Amino acid sequence: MAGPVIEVRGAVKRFGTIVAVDGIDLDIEAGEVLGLIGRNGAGKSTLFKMMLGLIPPTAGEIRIDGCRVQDAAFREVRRRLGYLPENMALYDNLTGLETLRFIAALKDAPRGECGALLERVGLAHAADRRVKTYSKGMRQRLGFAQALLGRPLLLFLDEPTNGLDPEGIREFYQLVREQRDRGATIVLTSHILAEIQQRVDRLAILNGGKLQALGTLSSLRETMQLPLWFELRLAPTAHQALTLALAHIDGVTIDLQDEQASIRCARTDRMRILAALSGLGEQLTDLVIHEPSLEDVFLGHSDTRDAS
Ligand SMILES: Nc1ncnc2c1ncn2[C@@H]1O[C@H](COP(=O)(O)OP(=O)(O)OP(=O)(O)O)[C@@H](O)[C@H]1O
Repeated sequence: MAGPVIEVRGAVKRFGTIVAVDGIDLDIEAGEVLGLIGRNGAGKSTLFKMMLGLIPPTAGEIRIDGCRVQDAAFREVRRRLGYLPENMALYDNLTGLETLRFIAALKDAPRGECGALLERVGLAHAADRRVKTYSKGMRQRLGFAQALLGRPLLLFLDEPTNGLDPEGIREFYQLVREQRDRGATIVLTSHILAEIQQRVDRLAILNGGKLQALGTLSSLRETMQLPLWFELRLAPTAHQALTLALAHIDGVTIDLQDEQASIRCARTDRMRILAALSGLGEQLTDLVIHEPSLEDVFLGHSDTRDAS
């Protein structure tokens, strides 16, 4: 990675009395995929629009590739940005190919890319159909294709998998990887946490316009000290032995059911639990350790805020 390509310093955006973005500092490294998550109204789209120079910050500064988004010189940088808005407006009477050619002309991108991009997003068969006949997922694919016009340096994708079927979602993330491999930096939002948790390099959690947490999924798990969960299969006759084996470890909860047991414990006790379980020998027939999901991390942060 070659240093931050996006620098956000003290960014604030107010709409009248509403503070949509409330003092965000954020560096996004060149070539990384950053997932921006947060509840409805957390400020994700507003932050996107400020990073794209579409709306000016009320206070603070945002630089893309070293250039302030408010400066006249940013026009040139903007040509190298791709943006998929949350609700992309498309001209219903244009075909998919005409739509891309139209946007290519606006962006000064090579017209010759259009056919290949339609093919890449799985729309070659519908290139000459009017957009009004497209399904929701097809419109989303077309929106993604227009964001890729001109091989952008940076891609901002606001809820890009909205309306895509599971295969479409898999193909979409494959394309994201391809873009990253060619050196693009990607910032995307999603409400489907299970979907993005393994597919981004870092996550930024926004809450009430503030950046509440930033890091890899594992660093967020560490910081929050969320409990681990062991799932065991064991002989019913081993219930008592299991309870005894774990009795010396504080804060462990055990739920016993016939041939199954689940254990919740602090992350720091993981090895002590494993050592204690090894004493059960052949009475223990299977064991799975579950890490907290991004949803657990996200809800943990929301709970922290709700409690404050
Ligand atoms: N143009 C605007 N005028 C007034 N308020 C606005 C405007 N745009 C956004 N807001 C407000 O700013 C806050 C943040 O909105 P934003 O769209 O950035 O949230 P979001 O995180 O993208 O939400 P969602 O997940 O629902 O898309 C909300 O309270 C919203 O009502």
